[in-house]
Amino acid sequence: MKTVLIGVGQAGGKLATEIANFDAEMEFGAVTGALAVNSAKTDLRSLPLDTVLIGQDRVNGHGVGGDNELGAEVMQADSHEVVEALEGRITSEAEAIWVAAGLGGGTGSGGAPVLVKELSRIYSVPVYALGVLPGQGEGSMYQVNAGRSLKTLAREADATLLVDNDAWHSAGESVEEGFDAINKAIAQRFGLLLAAGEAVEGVGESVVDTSEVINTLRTGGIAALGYATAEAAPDAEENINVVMSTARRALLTGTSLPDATEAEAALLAIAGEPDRLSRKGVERARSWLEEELGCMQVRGGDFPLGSERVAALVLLGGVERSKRVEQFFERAKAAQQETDAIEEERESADSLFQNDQLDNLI
Ligand SMILES: Nc1nc2c(ncn2[C@@H]2O[C@H](COP(=O)(O)OP(=O)(O)OP(=O)(O)O)[C@@H](O)[C@H]2O)c(=O)[nH]1
Repeated sequence: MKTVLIGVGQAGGKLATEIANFDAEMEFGAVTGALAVNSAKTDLRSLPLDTVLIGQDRVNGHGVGGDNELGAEVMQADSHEVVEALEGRITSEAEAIWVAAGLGGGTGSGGAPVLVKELSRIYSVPVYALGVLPGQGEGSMYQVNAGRSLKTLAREADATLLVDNDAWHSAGESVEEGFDAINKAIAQRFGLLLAAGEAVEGVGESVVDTSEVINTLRTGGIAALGYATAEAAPDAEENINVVMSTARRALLTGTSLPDATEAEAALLAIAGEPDRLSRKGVERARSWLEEELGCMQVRGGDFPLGSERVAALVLLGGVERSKRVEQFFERAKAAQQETDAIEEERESADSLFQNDQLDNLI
């Protein structure tokens, strides 16, 4: 999928960089342009991408400090600058625009939905979002911000691929310590998804095509991505079970949104050296996915890659009714109630001190 990537906010910029780097290192050529947008000058300085600073008149390059309403406002005011910077990048070969952001902060959380809406108005290619959900251990503000942002994104974007920050970090490291590792994991998996369908010489009927990725995302709403790899034998015949078990792991333990096992559509891409890819294995895994997801729309195919291992990539479309998404919205709602209660308490304390009778006492 020939893609123009836009990272909004700190996490968005770092992710856009990692994904563009991965695509370049692998020589896939799926990322045709990348841009980072932020209201914080220092976060942009370290990135090797073209950048756009927004909200300078409001926050003077210092970021919006987690205020996602302000993030939305500064994007609204300055989105024309982003559109200007994109000029000439959305060429006729572009098949999609992806806007990446951490949904728990301010600039990305508030700005990404506004930008997605604006770009959808202007361009005819699909505009997707890659959104990072805060981990469970992150504070209330992050959960509230992400809840609000996700609701709008899911409505405005052609689809929103979610990565839970708790999903792909290694045991023992905190989410913050693990950001670099998580970003690398996201870049590799998401980068492979963009490249699936970009393949290559000698394309056979069984090879995954970009249109299948787009059709799987056509259900709209929220999407998730699963991934697993395994050693493979040189002979495809010996890899029927390898393909099957790798696909199972990709869905059951390797998704970006753990436990998202109800989907409206899915795509299974099995990557590896063509000689090692078992067609029978791919077909069996596809049938298993249909049953497991309770969904008749499961596409499947090969993704030829020069690797002796096989990898299974499972894209799930329309997962918004799955337990994990419901749990997240409950978490965001509880955090909102907590925040409202604190606010009320503060207001009643303020009104106590503004009481005229108190003035008379002094
Ligand atoms: N996966 C991942 N998540 C990150 C990273 N940096 C921050 N986050 C998450 O993103 C959210 C915060 O978003 P940021 O991108 O830091 O904030 P911002 O959009 O720049 O907004 P402001 O700093 O408020 O202007 C939190 O939920 C963090 O857990 C990162 O490098 N990788």
